[in-house]
Amino acid sequence: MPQLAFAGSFWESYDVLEKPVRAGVRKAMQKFQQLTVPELHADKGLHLESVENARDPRMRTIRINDFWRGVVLAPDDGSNVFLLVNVVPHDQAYSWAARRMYTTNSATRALEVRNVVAIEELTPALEKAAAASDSLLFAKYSDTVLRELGIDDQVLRAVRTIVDTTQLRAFETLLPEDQCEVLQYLAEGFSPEEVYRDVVAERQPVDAGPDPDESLAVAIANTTSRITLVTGPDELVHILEKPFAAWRVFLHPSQRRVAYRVSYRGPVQVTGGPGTGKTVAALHRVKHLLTRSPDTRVLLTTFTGVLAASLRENLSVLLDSDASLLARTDVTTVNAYAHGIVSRIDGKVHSPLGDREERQLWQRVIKNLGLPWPEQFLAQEYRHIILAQDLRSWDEYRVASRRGRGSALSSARREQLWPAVELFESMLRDRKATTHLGVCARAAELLAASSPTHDHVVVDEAQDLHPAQWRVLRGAVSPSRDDMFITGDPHQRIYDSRVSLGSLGIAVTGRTHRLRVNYRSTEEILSWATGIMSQVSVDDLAGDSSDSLAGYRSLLHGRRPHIKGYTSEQAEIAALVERVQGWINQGIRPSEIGVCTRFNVLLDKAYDRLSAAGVPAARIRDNPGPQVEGVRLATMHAMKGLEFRCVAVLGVSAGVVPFAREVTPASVDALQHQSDLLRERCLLFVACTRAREALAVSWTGEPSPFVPC
Ligand SMILES: Nc1ncnc2c1ncn2[C@@H]1O[C@H](COP(=O)(O)OP(=O)(O)OP(=O)(O)O)[C@@H](O)[C@H]1O
Repeated sequence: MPQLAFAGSFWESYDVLEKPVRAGVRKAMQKFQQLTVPELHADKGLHLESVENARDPRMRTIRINDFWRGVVLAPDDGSNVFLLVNVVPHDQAYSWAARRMYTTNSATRALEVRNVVAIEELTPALEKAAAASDSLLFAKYSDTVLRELGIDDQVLRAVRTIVDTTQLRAFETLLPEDQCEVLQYLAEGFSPEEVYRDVVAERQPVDAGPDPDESLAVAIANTTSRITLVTGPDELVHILEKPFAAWRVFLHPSQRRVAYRVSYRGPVQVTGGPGTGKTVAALHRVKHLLTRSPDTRVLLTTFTGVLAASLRENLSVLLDSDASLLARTDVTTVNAYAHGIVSRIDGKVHSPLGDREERQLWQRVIKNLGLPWPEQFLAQEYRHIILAQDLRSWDEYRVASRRGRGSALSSARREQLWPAVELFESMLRDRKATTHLGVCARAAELLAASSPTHDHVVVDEAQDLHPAQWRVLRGAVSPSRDDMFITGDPHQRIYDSRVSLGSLGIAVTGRTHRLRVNYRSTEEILSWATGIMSQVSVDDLAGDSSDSLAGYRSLLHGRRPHIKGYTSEQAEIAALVERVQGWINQGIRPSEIGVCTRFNVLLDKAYDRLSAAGVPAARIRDNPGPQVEGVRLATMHAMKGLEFRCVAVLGVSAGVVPFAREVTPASVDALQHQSDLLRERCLLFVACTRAREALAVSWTGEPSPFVPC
């Protein structure tokens, strides 16, 4: 009997097919499990036929229905694995298949595909252009070095024409996958030794013999990062019926390396731009930790309740709903975990104030004591100095470092300020209230005096955690091997938390890793969005130096973002409604569309206008489950960690982003002014990087100064 395997390219096409077409695919695939090879060839319904003028003689098409064809790579070497590589409309199927060629990479031994015809057509003209060029991107690498990294003759000839990274990008969709990745790493400045270690050796099978020309079945088995092999009929039904979560199976080597490393000596940090699969890496790490030892308990945290719910769901998918593994994991936010600790040990927790109430309380403190500062200044001093350093007395505050604050405070001023803190805290006590960070401070204190609750902590969205929250996490687990696995992106810091992880007993030095390949957005969306951050420097997660997005890229391509200003808010919202309707008419489900604004006022107007136009809409804050149909609406803050096929970011106007009231005047505190501006910039970056295929950014009047020209 033949065996069946699916290439990654198949899932990309299958995932967007209509239901009846999917049913057709399932029916056709079942035949590969029920019939012998001669019966397959004879089957009238399947119509397995070779492709005229195909460059790869193993290319076949199969009939799915009148309009759709499957493209299959059929073994011609006596092996028995058929590889389903694509599902394409009838007219395109033959030309798609004719131009592609599958080969085995001489170094990684994995099966790769190239658009052989396009490379052949382009190379001679590019060779001419390259002859006239002063510098070539890969000139410093000899043919021998490149061949050792798996570059073959045809690709080598093309490589010798590449003048810069823009040209390399244009080649990306044509080149064989592993070879393309090797070139991308070299182009980013990695040495051939590093590329060998990180890309080639990672993929090469341990028992690879000297002859790379093995059977198609062996090459398929070697390609675990891109191909799934189906072992039986039950598995076929299982994988074709539920939405295929590619991240469960195919990890990029850089993700696999960090997630499945047997053990780390201490805390480890994984950073990377939006959509680089940090959450995916965190989930796989949880799986590794749970399966490595039968008794371990893991705490997995993220920033919001909505994200925690989604992590819980995805973890269950990854662990195949294994109740015994899931029972050993707690998935929650740091605040909720801290709340649980305080309520368990103290027996009660005061309720935390919201931001507005906290501000009002500071205003009262200022009035009562006749202080010379605005409430924003006091709230920030409390957050960034007093709670961050866990200062409990005047003696501690008197000598505390105020590094990072841009306004000097004389001893006399500090002496004037401390009673404000005491009054604020006593007002909280009188109201039987507290702050979220106050709950964390108490939980950290309780944990320090009792035993840790978990064996491992995995932290996602780490960039926004405050030192008080880090202390809670530090207390949840003993300092030991594999104690903390931390993922985050400093470019997405939207709550202005500043930390020095080392000073909190979380030393990641020597254990930091970076992910660079974006799996979410197209390169067009990504390069526009990274323009938002191009002029600024961002502190890294640990607070030791700066972070950068160097080498951050996507392998997906699509349309450029739609960026446009309007003369009135009404016109801007009318254009939004039209755009959303356009997306829906193209077959995108309303729940795959995200609309976001800086504030709720504009969001409410968008909601009303969408509803009036008959477009279903749902607010993220109401936590609509996946079954609720409707365009998702959220403020920019609530977009954190989410993703949508299409995203419209509305109201990106001067005066709104950055929002003046949220930005400390430079005259009050110059450093705080800068970091408030950076926070607002990051917020726009977060909003725009939620888009997978389409992004529309609009404003009324003047655009925000953060919109790249
Ligand atoms: N190896 C992979 N194969 C296929 N898809 C992947 C892979 N890794 C991640 N993805 C997909 O890419 C998208 C982004 O992944 P993820 O949410 O983990 O990124 P992130 O770095 O945490 O993003 P952000 O920082 O923006 O929240 C998700 O749709 C995820 O399923």
